[in-house]
Amino acid sequence: MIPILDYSRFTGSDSAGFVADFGRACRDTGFVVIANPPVSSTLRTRAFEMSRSFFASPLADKVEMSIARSPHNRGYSQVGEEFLDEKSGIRDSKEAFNIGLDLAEDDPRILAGEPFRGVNLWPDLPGFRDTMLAYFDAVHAFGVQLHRAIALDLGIEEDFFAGHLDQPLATLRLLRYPAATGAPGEIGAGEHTDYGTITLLTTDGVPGLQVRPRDGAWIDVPQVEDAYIINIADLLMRWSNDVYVSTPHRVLPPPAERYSLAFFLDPNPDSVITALPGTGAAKYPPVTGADYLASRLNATYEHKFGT
Ligand SMILES: O=C(O)CCC(=O)C(=O)O
Ligand SMILES: [Fe+2]
Repeated sequence: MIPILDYSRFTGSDSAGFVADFGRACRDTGFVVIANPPVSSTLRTRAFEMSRSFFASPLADKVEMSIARSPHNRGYSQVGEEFLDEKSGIRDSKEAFNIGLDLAEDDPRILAGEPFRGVNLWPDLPGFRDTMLAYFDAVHAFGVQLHRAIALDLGIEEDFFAGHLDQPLATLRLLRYPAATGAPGEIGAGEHTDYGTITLLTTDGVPGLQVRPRDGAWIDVPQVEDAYIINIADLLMRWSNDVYVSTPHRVLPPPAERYSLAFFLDPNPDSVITALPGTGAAKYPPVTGADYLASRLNATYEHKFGT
């Protein structure tokens, strides 16, 4: 039900076939596994290693970079700080670290107080910053390429999305899930949909991620080595006037400690999201990228993000 597609088809001689299969998945479960991604496995491995060292550092060091002190959605979120399924009231067992578009302290957008524009917080770990910035750029570029496939599938200009994704509200999120303890009601990450356009996720191979198609039961996401799990998120569902589907998913308490790297691609803050050409009469009012993200993050955290 969740297709596995080979990215080399897109860059090679079967671009149209890839676009058709990818588009079908976007309309169907909204989840697809992509093998042979354009992100080097060396870089991916280094990012996992750095993530492990970060989470292994003392809690006191990690909470110094607490996301609760950041109005820009950057920094560390400790075990139990979030509930992705806010209705359940059950807190997620994961811990996380968020990295955004890297800006200098004196960037005019920061000085102007633009929403979500801030400096990243960096742990004192040799190589961490360089690795994460290289990884951010590689996955961002991959995400932009996938939006070319999306545009082709939707029959709009191939580079339609490029100008909406060049200074994005994207977040690279390092995630660590402790092994299941068996406590009642325990959950790694509660049932939710993602907020942005697409999410590009890669895991260390420990299972846990499940998807619930809107008309069905929970299914496990297939594990493919070195692959990326791509899913449609809510803002692209809205942008596509519900032609594409953002599907609920969750992470079960894993059988062993589990690491993943999620890249949430949200558009530029001032992008105005209205029904894409050819998708019929708009079902939703226009919204900016920044206002939409703020509304969603404020439901997940107890502290507030302003715009
Ligand atoms: O870690 C995973 O496998 C998925 C995480 C996820 O869905 C999220 O953070 O939005
Ligand atoms: Fe998610």
